[in-house]
This record gives sequence, structure tokens and C-alpha cells, in this order.
Amino acid sequence: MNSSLLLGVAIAIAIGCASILLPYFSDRNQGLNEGCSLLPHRHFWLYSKRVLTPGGIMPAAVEINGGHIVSIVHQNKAPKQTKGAHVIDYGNAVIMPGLVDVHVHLNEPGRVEWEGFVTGTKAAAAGGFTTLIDMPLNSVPTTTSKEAFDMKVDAAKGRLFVDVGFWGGLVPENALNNTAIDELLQAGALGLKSFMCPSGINDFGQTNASHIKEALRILAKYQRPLLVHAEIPQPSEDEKTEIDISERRMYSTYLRTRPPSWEEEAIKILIAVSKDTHFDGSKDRAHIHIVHLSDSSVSLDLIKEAKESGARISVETCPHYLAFSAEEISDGDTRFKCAPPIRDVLNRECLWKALKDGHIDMLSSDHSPSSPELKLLEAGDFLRAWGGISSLQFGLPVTWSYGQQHGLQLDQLSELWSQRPAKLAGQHKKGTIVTGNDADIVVWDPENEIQIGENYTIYHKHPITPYAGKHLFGSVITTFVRGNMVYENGSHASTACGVPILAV
Ligand SMILES: NC(=O)NC(NC(N)=O)C(=O)[O-]
Ligand SMILES: [Zn+2]
Ligand SMILES: [Zn+2]
Repeated sequence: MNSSLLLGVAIAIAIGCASILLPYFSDRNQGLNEGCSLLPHRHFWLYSKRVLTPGGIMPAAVEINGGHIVSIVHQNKAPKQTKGAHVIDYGNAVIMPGLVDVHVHLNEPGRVEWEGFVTGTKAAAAGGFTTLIDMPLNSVPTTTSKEAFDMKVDAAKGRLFVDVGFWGGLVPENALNNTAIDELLQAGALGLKSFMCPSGINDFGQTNASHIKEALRILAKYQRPLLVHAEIPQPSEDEKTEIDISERRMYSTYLRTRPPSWEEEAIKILIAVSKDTHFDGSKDRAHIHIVHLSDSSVSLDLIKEAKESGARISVETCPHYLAFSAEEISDGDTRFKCAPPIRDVLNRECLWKALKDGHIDMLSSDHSPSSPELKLLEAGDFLRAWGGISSLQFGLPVTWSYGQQHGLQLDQLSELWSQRPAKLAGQHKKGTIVTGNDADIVVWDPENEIQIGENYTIYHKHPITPYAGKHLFGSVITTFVRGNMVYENGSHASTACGVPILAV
């Protein structure tokens, strides 16, 4: 064979090899930040017999490239040869949109000893959450000004294992100062949060109807929501001054201090204020979102009626109101203390019915840990302990396990934890598995039983949670945030590559 022919053959072989290997090498280097992902690929396929898409649950293959979902094909149509991309076959595991938690207290800067961005977002990733929206308290400073907002965003950079957005705080100090509110929203707050009762934090005061009305005027312009802790203290008959510790240890004592009327009165005012929020210049009315609803009686009826008459009101509830009931909370066990309180078993069953019937729009964790000392676990003093339940890592197995007993389906669960929360936070590229969206995905096994015990790694800063010892169904296998495998079977990516989400 003469030399020119030999040369030609050699070149052909070289080109052939390159065309097979090139995608792999180019894929490996394309936009791969060191340590962001446990998977050394930016272009890959996920297969499973149960992929949850807006069209339902089906066997499918999801193609991910450069952090986005680029195609979804029914599995028996998926290209056998995937152009050199990497294929992960998850068998019968469920591939679902990553969970979006619109109510989390990460408490950084300022109270990292309570939680913090690193521990909170690692726990989130291990729990299948791909986006968190952080509350404006209990960080120091509270996020009630542009300066404080910018400080929080700076503190978050390089410390997030999932994507995190931020609510601004509406307090008496800024409520009537339109410039301050405008600046906070311009800085990137996804909406505002206010309390109609004491928040437990001195530098986050409670707001009244006029504060809220004023803020809604501005929020309507930005089309961003106002989230409200809807409780207003009501005069009580037995306002005893001195209650001894044995009585303070009783859960029933605490429960009596925050009756449903606190929620009812606050919700009445919110409905009244929401009536005429068609402000000049705003294309739509302001959106009020009631956080952590506990009362499934009159409060819920008020919300239903308001929605039916066209009020732009949405409402969330939390896993602890759906998992536990007052009857089962032991005296002194302040792990269960939160506001509004966990009510009786009848109330819980009505919450489940409302959730399934669509009267409660979404779920959130209201993950609100404190330092262990503040929970007063020794004294068991329900009246003086910190109110807040630590649960972020367990939201999925808790709501699935108890949800199954109430006939909740996987697609409903995904609507409640992903689609609707993403919409509330204005995150239109998150919350569903559709082409073009961020590749925010959780792969999990709903049938796998777990026990939150000694050998179950809890990533929260403190392992103080009412879910300790619980047998649940549902374990997270893998979590992807914008195509980065940030968590898989007990391991996290080595670098925190989640991003702060700012409203545009
Ligand atoms: N300052 C808080 O974190 N409060 C929280 N505490 C609860 N829920 O018990 C809340 O969301 O109201
Ligand atoms: Zn609250
Ligand atoms: Zn909260």
C-alpha cells in the first residue's frame, strides 16, 4: 500500500476516533465547575419507569445539557445511541421536579449557631429540595432594608448547595416608607413577609392593616406576593399572671394560649384588606399568601369563601400540622412547639381533606430551628421555649408517608411541593420537568422505608426534631440542581454551587 494511501487511512481512523471521543471530552470540560457536581458530565440522560411530567407519570428519558432539561422522550422512543452522552438508568425510582420550599428560616447572617446556609442547604439537598426561599428573620440583621438584603446575598455566595431566594421583611419601621420598600424589591426580594403578632424576634415587629395595605400597593406594581403570619392576639378570659412550671410543661397549656380565633381574626383582616388592592398602575391585584395555616375550621372556611369571591389569596400548611396532633404531644416535649400550634386530631384530618380538595394551595416546611438551649428541652417549658420546628430534610418522606394514608397521589404531592411554590416565588423555570426548565430534579424511592434514628444522618445544624425515631416511607437517591448532582446517597458535591435567586 503506497504511503499516501496509508496516510489517508490513518487520517480517516483519527477522525473516526475523534468523533466518538470528542463529545465525551468536550462534555467533560464544557462549563464544569470543579466540585459542583458528583457527576463529571454536563450532558447526560436520566432514565426511569416513573418520570413525573405535567402529562403524568410515565417511563421516559430526560436529556439534560448545560444545566437545562433539553428533551424528554418516552423511554421506548429514547435514542439507543445517546450521542456519547452519559446515561443513568434509575429503574423504577421516581424522577420528579426538585422540591421548592417557600418558607425556611436559614438564620444567616447572624444566627449561624441556629442553622446557616451550609447546613441548611445540605439538609435541603439530602431531602430532595432544589430551591429554598429564605425568610427575612431570624437572621441578623433582619432583611428589612436594601442594605440588609445585600448583606444577606453576599453572605450566601459560595455557601449554597441548592438555589436560594429571599423574602424581604415588612415591619412597622419600613411599612409606610415607600422608598424603603421599593429599594428592597429593586434589590431582588421575591416578595415581602410580615407578622400580625409578635414574631419572637425583637427586631421584627408586627404589622397592622394599614401597614399591610400600604405594602400591597407597591407589591401589586411588582406583582410579587405578601406572605403573612396570620395570627392576632385576642383577649383571653383566663389570663392568669403566674402559671407554675408543672402547668407550663403541659402542651395543653400552650395550646390554650393560641386558640384558632387568633388565626380567624387575622385572616378576616387580610381578606378585608385584599378586597380593594386594584391599585392604579398595577395590572393585577396584590397577592396575599397565608403561611403555615393550622386552623382547619373557621379560618379555612373564611379562606375558601374569599377565594370563591375572587380574592387573590393563597395558603400553605406544613408537615407538622399534617403529621402530628395535640393529643400525642407529651408534656415537656418542646420539640413540637410552633406558632400557630399543632391542634387536635380532628383539625388535622380536616387539613388533609382541604389539602386533597385543593383548598390549601401548597406545602412548606417552616423550618425554624434555634440553638438547642432555647428549646428548653430540660425544663420542658412550653410557654418560654423557642417556637419553631426543625424539619427541612424530612418534608418529602413525612408528607408522602402520611399523605398515602389519606390517598394523596404522587402528582398531587409534586404540585404541592414544586409547581405551586415555584409559581408563588416567581420561578417560572423551576417546579416542573419540561424542556427549557432548569434541571432541578429529585430521584427518590417512595416505597423504601426509613427510620430517623441514630444511624440516619441529619444534616441540620442540630438534630433536634420531632421526627426523631419516626418510621417513614420515601428515601432520596439523588438531587440535581441546574444539572449538578449536588447529593447522592449520603454524599454532597464538594463545592457549594447553588446560586442566590434575585427577582428581576
Ligand atoms: N421567628 C420565627 O422563626 N417564627 C416561626 N416560628 C414558628 N412557626 O413557630 C414562624 O414562622 O412563625
Ligand atoms: Zn410564622
Ligand atoms: Zn416561619
